[in-house]
Amino acid sequence: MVGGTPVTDGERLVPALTGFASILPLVESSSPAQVRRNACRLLARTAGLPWVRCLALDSDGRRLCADGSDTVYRCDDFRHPFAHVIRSGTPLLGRVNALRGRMNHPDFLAEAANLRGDWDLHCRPLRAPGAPYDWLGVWGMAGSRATLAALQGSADFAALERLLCHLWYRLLAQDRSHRQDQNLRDSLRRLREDQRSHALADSLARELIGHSPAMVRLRERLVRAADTGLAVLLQGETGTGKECVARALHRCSARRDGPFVAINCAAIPETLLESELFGHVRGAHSAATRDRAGLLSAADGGTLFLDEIGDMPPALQAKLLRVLESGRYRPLGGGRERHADIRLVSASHQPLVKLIRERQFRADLYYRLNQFPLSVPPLRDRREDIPELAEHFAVSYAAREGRPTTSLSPSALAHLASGDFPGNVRELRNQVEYACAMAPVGQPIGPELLPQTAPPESPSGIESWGAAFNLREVVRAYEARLIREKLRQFNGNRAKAALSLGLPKRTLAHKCRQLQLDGDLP
Ligand SMILES: Nc1ncnc2c1ncn2[C@@H]1O[C@H](COP(=O)(O)OP(=O)(O)OP(=O)(O)O)[C@@H](O)[C@H]1O
Repeated sequence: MVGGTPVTDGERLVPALTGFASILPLVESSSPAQVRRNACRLLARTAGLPWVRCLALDSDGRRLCADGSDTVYRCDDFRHPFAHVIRSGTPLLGRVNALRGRMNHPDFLAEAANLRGDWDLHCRPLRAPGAPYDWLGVWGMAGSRATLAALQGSADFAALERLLCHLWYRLLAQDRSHRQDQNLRDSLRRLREDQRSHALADSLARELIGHSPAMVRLRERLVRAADTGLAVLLQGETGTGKECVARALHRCSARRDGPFVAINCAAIPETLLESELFGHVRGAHSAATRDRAGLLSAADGGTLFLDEIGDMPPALQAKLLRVLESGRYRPLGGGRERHADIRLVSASHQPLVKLIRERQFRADLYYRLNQFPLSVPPLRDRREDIPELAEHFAVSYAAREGRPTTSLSPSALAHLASGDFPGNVRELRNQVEYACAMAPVGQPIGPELLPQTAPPESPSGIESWGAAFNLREVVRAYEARLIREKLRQFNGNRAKAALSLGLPKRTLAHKCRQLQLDGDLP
């Protein structure tokens, strides 16, 4: 209803509104490029112009670009009319033929080749409303002289041009502000990620001790790796802390609430390793007296740490590769396939590349395991970490044993820092714990209590322990030392070491666990 009169045919009854429908697409344009395209179409259709173009000035104001084509006109290249218009800020009108003669820019000539020579070409600068020097671009139109002359004095044409500039400018501002918002959001996200990574790396420094550049870098890379689901391969000498790194990685990862399951492939007989990993059904082998889920199943939703992966038998390597590729496996003797969602972290103290060359390790498995390589540096390459590590071990020893903390004297720390630790951090830890056990309560540890200069092992030297004497500790340290020596003597063979010590094998294994000598096997 308009003025109480029913309107049945708007176009006929309200002729002044006839143009509005054709303006709608222009007004509804959602990007600067769309508004330019719609304005060109509208002008060409309503004015009957055969050729209309709109060029946009780029953000640094040096080039005019045509939508939907690669053509770029430099604003300081006066071989085309658009440079004259944008530089002078005034329109240009000329006969196509004449302009073709004066302007020889190849792209302009190519465009003008489609225009009739007796047409006029009219180019107008377009600027942001209310900003006399804020240029948006140039639009050009070609057609008969009469049509273009009529346009010049047309209030509708002037209105269309203003509308184009208004919409274009607003959409441009909107685009800019979206981009700024996006940039802000991106930098905030990056900042938060960086802060989180730094906070994580800092808190890691309380469990993965050491502030040497190598350790700082290792923690930073660990946090990065933890953020991904990639398989991590840890390479490093024995005792450098590979298992520590694997645990820390799990704790920093999204799977932290899931299980962390570790297995040492070298410590389990080849025949049992597959059963241990994949599980078995009753009767699958002589020891399988009942169904048993394997470690893959135990690690479902968490992290599986395969230590000494280089010792995995080749047949099992192929099966592991399949699990990694498909997430599926079959328990030993079982018909039904299972699925496990695990993140794999593996470690090796022997260079796997060498094993590949010797055909003992599958190259395809290596690449699958090594999606994120992390190398754990030997202690000799980060000696500056020794004092911090030593103090950490002294504190954790005291906490574990329920004793007051014994500090290490500066000369003991200096002595340790100059030491050669082929067994890396584990060897350092053993030395510090030995010294803690030997130290008189409440007195700092001097270098003489460290194992290299340790008291003689024969009862005749017992007096030199003096105030340090604490029977339980001394016996423990003595036992540890003796067992370590026997294991070394028999090249890690526990059966022979047990025989020579007059102990059952199981008792020796128990003592090794108690005295934390498990990792000391060569
Ligand atoms: N950066 C560290 N901070 C604190 N403790 C560490 C660090 N590195 C290693 N350790 C300690 O040293 C001992 C050996 O570490 P771990 O078992 O992780 O070494 P590994 O490289 O896995 O040894 P292996 O090659 O024999 O399996 C552990 O008691 C561990 O807690």
